[in-house]
Amino acid sequence: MDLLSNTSAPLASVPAEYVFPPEKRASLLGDLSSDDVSLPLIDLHSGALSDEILRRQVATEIVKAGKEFGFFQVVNHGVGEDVVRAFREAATKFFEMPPEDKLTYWSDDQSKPFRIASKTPWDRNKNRYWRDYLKLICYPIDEELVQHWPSKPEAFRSSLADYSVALHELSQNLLELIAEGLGLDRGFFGGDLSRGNTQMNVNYYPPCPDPSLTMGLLPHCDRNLLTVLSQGDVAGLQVRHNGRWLLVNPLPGVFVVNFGHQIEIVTNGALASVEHRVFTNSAKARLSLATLVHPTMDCLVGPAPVMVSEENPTKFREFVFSEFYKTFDAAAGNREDVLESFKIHRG
Ligand SMILES: O=C(O)CCC(=O)C(=O)O
Ligand SMILES: [Fe+2]
Repeated sequence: MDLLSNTSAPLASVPAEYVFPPEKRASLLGDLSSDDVSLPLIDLHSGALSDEILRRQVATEIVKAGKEFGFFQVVNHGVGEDVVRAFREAATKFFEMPPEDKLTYWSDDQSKPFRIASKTPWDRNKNRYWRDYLKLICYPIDEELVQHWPSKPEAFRSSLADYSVALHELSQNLLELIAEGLGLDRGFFGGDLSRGNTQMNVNYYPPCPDPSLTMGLLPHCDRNLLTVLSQGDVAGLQVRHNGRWLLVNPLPGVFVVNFGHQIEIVTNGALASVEHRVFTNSAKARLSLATLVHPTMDCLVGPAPVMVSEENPTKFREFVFSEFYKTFDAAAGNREDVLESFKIHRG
């Protein structure tokens, strides 16, 4: 069982398989500092979004930020602080359990509804990410699903269930606001486009003896529709912006939201999916929770006719989502390689 979190004492040096070639490392040179520019922070006014004027304002802000960055942050989002804290604590405890307690769940089989792993399908090129992760289905919840979740640590199942329900509500609200901001029906993303199993990546990046050699995650876009991330209070996430890397400064109590490939395709490029990556640090373990809203596997995805015009002709072909899902793995998550077979090329 090949997990970074299994070593009881911090490693003194970086094992060779984790050393990335220099051109792939997260050298901070040339990066945008958060003093230059930062991701817009949008106030969702909790329940107050029944006020139509306020609602329209927020929807417009979201789409403006989304068009500029592909990412934005939300506060006053209605998810209780205690709900976030409880699951973050349970997840941290899970990684800290002795190896024998994690062994039952250790698997590289992607079809499992709950597993812990460290390798990914795309690090066969030998450079391994400085990360362990849980990959799990978190919504919709039923008895059978809960049985797949670990019974230890004690609060894991209940805190995950609370977090999943709250995040489901938040992501549906966000999808409605995004649709409205684009001038579409509120329920535009509400059908099969967002009704697949919601997955979660619980990413655990242990302190690294030499962060200049390693990466937590290489640049990628997310394969799903919408991602809502709790990154906690340790920095690590960077977003590509105007050809440079923008640090997403951790802010207490916020969620970072980004568009997956499917939003880009359905909106025919109006809302682009933007590359992001994660760097490592030597001081503190970093835990991030990425909640990934997905289409159903048999959902037919393609640019919505209302998003296509003479000035913006169809950019992508139609496909069944399961095809995209597999292509993403085969292309190792690299944005251009993933999109290649879905783009319409015009001469
Ligand atoms: O750890 C992070 O901040 C980002 C995680 C991420 O990009 C992902 O799980 O797809
Ligand atoms: Fe991601």
